[in-house]
Amino acid sequence: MDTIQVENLRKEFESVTAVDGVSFAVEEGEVFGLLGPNGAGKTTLINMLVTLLNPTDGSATVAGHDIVDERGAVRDSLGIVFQEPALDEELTGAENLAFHGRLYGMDAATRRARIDDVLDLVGLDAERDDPVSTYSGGMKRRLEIGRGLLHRPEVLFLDEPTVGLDARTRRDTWEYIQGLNDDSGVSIVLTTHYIEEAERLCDRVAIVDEGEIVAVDTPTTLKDDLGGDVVTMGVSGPVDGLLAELGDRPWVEEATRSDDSVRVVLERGETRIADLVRTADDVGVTIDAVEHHETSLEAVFLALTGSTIADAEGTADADTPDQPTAAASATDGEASDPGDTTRSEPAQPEGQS
Ligand SMILES: Nc1ncnc2c1ncn2[C@@H]1O[C@H](COP(=O)(O)OP(=O)(O)OP(=O)(O)O)[C@@H](O)[C@H]1O
Repeated sequence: MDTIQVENLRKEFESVTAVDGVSFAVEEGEVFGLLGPNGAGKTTLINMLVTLLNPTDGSATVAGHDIVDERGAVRDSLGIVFQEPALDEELTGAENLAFHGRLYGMDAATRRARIDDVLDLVGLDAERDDPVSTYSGGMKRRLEIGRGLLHRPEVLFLDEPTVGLDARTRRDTWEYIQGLNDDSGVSIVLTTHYIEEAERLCDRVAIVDEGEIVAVDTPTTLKDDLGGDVVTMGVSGPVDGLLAELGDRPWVEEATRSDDSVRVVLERGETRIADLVRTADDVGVTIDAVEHHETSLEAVFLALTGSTIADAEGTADADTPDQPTAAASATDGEASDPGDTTRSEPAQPEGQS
């Protein structure tokens, strides 16, 4: 069964169409990623699904409930972790959760039991009575994820879950989210502009560009559809002969010439370098340089949209996790949290494998 169904959803602000009629479904229990540059419309899309914004047009259901006509039921069925941290630093971890439980109208006994469960799940039981101001960036993020799970939602929304975290904490958080999905079966929808996050974490990825979804599939299928890796060779000699030879090889998808180089599309390019060199040698072509580019979601994004995520954002380092984007620096204090380097960061919740 689909946990989320979206039909032609659209959101217009005064002069901007932030979401331009998108349709997709999220299956029960999957980790579904919305991958695209800052400004692509991901947050607006999520905000409509969690009933914070009304769509201009189209429709969607979350856990079977309509996002406009059944807002209360939709809200009860989901948890959300916003891009900007929203914890009370003065309160302890347990107190933050208790506050949230009261907002959801849980009685004291239910609240206590759920808080114990959630702290155990996110591996923060030992720190439950410490003020959140002493937590590392990763611990805060785990507490926020735990808070999103307190009322046992069917689907958890994570808006840019690792923006502002250092590289190690980012990887730990991926493992943690993966473990949570494996163990609890909760469906997870996350937005990201990090290629590696989408590749490593998501069962399926929707590529979002300028308010539209341009492709939805597993990372593997998206990459396979592109045709394979690319090997570029700097060449001199009878290049037409080389192209003809390569065209006869069953393992070559495509071979094209551009000035003094030949571009070959093929699967598992790293296993074919020797064959390529031998083929060139056989026809008397000299190779003076070889570059191998593995297929990545970045290449898929480029092929589908005509620009890289970094270019679309107008930044050179949009996919360099160690260097938060301007938006990340502005909204997340965790990256520079000195606790990050001193507190331990278990990759998995306690008691989970
Ligand atoms: N309340 C608003 N009023 C007017 N324009 C808006 C509003 N919210 C978003 N936009 C515009 O809609 C477009 C999509 O923004 P959105 O925040 O959804 O993108 P995003 O992909 O989530 O990027 P980010 O991760 O930076 O938030 C942008 O052009 C943005 O400026």
